[in-house]
Amino acid sequence: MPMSSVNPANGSVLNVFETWDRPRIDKALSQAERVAPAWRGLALAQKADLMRQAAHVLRHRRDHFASMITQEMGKLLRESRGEIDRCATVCDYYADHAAEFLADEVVPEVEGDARVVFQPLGTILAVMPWNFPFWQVFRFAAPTLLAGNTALLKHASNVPRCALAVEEIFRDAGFPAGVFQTLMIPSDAVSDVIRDPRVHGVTLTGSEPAGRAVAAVAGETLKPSVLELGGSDPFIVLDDADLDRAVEQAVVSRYQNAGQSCIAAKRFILLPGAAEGFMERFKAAVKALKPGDPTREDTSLAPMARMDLRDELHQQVQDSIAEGAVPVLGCEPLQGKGAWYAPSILDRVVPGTRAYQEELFGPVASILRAKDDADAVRIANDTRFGLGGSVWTRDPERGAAVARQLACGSTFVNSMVKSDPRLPFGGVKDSGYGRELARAGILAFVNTKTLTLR
Ligand SMILES: O=CCCCC(=O)O
Repeated sequence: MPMSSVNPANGSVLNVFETWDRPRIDKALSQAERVAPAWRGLALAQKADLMRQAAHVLRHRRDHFASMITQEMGKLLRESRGEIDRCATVCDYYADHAAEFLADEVVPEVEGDARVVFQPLGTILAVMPWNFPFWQVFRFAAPTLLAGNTALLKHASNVPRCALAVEEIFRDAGFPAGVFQTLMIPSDAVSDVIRDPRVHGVTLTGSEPAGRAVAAVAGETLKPSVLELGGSDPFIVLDDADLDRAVEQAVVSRYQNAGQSCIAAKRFILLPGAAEGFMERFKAAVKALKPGDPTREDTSLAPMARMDLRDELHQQVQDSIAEGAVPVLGCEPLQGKGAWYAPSILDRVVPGTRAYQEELFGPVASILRAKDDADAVRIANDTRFGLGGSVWTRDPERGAAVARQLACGSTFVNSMVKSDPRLPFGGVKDSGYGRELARAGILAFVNTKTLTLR
């Protein structure tokens, strides 16, 4: 099955790549195995210099990589530039902090010299999604490589140019050949790669079914895994919230990247004292979004990444309406050749509707009503997902009390959920397990080893 690069803004085919056969995959795995001892043995300071050089390559060729992202998966060019900047930042962050994160931990309570040391596991496979085709890879690669592992990337099939560009960045930065390799393989080849004895761990960001499939093979072969899956994050507006600020952030969180983010606010849970004011402002702001050419500065809503994803979203919306949800805005595909969907709001989303139960991965906001703080928490947690959640209130203590009760991996009071290299990132429940970023991210694929000397 070839991998096609298609511009979702207009449906034009940019490139078609042949996928690898078994001998080519085997060659890549052997190369990773061959280079691993030298990479592991290279001083951390030298590895960090190479990572800083990767940041430099990213910054130097920012516009080139940004326009590649926009062409291949549709996001607004300014968002693509921001994505490249974040990649450079995460490279620098781990270059600056890896030594401190990986330093031996002395355990003074134990007699003699007892310490915990952190050593690489070997070669780690990353199965990555198309929605942040550079960022998701760099936030895995920067810590994983600096921990002394080698890395393999199986990227989403609709972003092959980005996949190859990431490998090129590490090569151009001076990383030894084989330390980071992109595998041009289809999804059905992933299980065999995980099973291969030359692979020692796997991380996946993507859909729940893909996560379950990867976790099953990792479990069967007893290899560590990190899963970052879907989300249906609540955005809870308490009755004392600053509504102007809440709405401004609600629009960014739900509609940036055409709504295709695991940590986008998806369920807006409104308290009675906030509902009317929020809805009035929110409707106006969403109506003002301007779909159009993603390379233009005045466009504010991108196309979705693929036609099939757009059609799947529309089916969820139609089913939700048939089940009783109320369309307030949009809720239909837009005319044109690309994967366009109108900026949409669905109100009165109640249990039993698809919008209540499922993740809507596109520019559709679900509005839910709660009686009070406790009811908002109950509704927020009434989902199988548990990635992030935000709470909006002028009372920080009240906000923190609500946030502490949310069953998810990241909570924010008075700001939208976002990832930050300094903060651990990941979910609970069906949103996955394990953590990326911060110190937790670099410890995800190390052998935490006890060493005692007497
Ligand atoms: O789909 C997951 C998106 C994560 C986006 C981010 O880290 O900002």
